[in-house]
Amino acid sequence: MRWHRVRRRYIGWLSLSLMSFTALMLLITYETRWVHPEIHAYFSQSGNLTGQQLATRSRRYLEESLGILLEEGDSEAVAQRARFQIELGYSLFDIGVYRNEYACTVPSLQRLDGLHDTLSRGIVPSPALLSQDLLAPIRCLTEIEMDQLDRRARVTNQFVEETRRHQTQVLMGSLAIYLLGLGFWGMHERRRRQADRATRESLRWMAQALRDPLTGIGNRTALHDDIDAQAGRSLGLILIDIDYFKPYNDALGHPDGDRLLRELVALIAKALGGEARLYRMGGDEFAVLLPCDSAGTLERSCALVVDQVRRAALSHPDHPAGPHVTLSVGGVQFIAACEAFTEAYAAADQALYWVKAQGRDGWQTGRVMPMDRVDSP
Ligand SMILES: Nc1nc2c(ncn2[C@@H]2O[C@H](COP(=O)(O)OP(=O)(O)OP(=O)(O)O)[C@@H](O)[C@H]2O)c(=O)[nH]1
Repeated sequence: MRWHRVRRRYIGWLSLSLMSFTALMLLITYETRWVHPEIHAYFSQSGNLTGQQLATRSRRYLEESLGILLEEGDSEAVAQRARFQIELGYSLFDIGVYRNEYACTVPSLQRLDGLHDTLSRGIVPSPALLSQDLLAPIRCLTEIEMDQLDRRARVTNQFVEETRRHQTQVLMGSLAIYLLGLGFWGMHERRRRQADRATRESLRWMAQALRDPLTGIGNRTALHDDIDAQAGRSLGLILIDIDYFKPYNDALGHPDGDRLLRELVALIAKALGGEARLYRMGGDEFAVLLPCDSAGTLERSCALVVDQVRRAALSHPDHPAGPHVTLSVGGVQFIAACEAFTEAYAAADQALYWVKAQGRDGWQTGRVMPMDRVDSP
């Protein structure tokens, strides 16, 4: 459980995946860096005479001496030259490895010792004796050569086998690390997609929570959020209420009432342009928030809303004062901040109800305290 927490906190799927790929890179680097020196070390006997090469050279000296003795006759000089060749062959033959591992070595060396003594005295032995004293060591050296070659072949085969096994292990190891890395990456991608989906879902819910489903514009919560987001800016708040909407509903029915609500939203948005934001406060009351740096801007905006609806001449079958839909509008300019908004809202509301009281179909701006202007219909 604790490990689970530590893993989730410090080791994400992405970092596990990166660690796997890094391990893979290190393994590959290690292999390319070290395998070749290892191979080199394995066969690095070049430069030294191997067991087989010593035997070959020794045999050649002995064969040379045999040739001298058999072909160049019986003389002191011939004996000395042959003795010299035998000394050379002897020195390469008389090594510990041969003595210990090949039974024919010691008797062969003894024969060579005897032959060397004879030749030192200037005597060339008979061919029969020579064939015993020299051919036996030559045969022994040939056996040694053959055996050394076999050994070398065995060592080479063993090395090849080991290399193949090692390569298989490295290949399987790399594959496992690679698959592990892919698995971690897949988990990371899955988690990321889940998180993205959850974020999108929350955003959708949040957007829905801030929207009026009938008209598609923001609701009261959205208005508060937008004011928070624009804290410190000079804004205009306009409240709009449909005049005699209840009689409209009663005369035409709620579906037509809904249609009128949507139509009015479109008209107001068109009148105020892209910078204004519309909100439905509930029932037949709307609010508008717009950048506003002067009382003149606010007044122009209020007038635009009222005029746009007047010009649209939407039919109202039960309006006591005329045949068309009209609006009552109240506006206020304020510096956005939570506390200021409560006062601004109250002032705009007061201005709106002043218009209602004056007979509707008009606009009025207010200040946080006194009202300063009336536009009578
Ligand atoms: N069609 C429709 N009507 C609604 C909706 N919400 C509220 N209403 C109606 O809007 C009407 C609001 O009427 P009131 O606020 O009483 O006043 P009014 O008739 O507009 O009169 P004044 O505001 O005084 O001019 C009510 O009849 C509500 O039933 C809605 O979503 N759709």
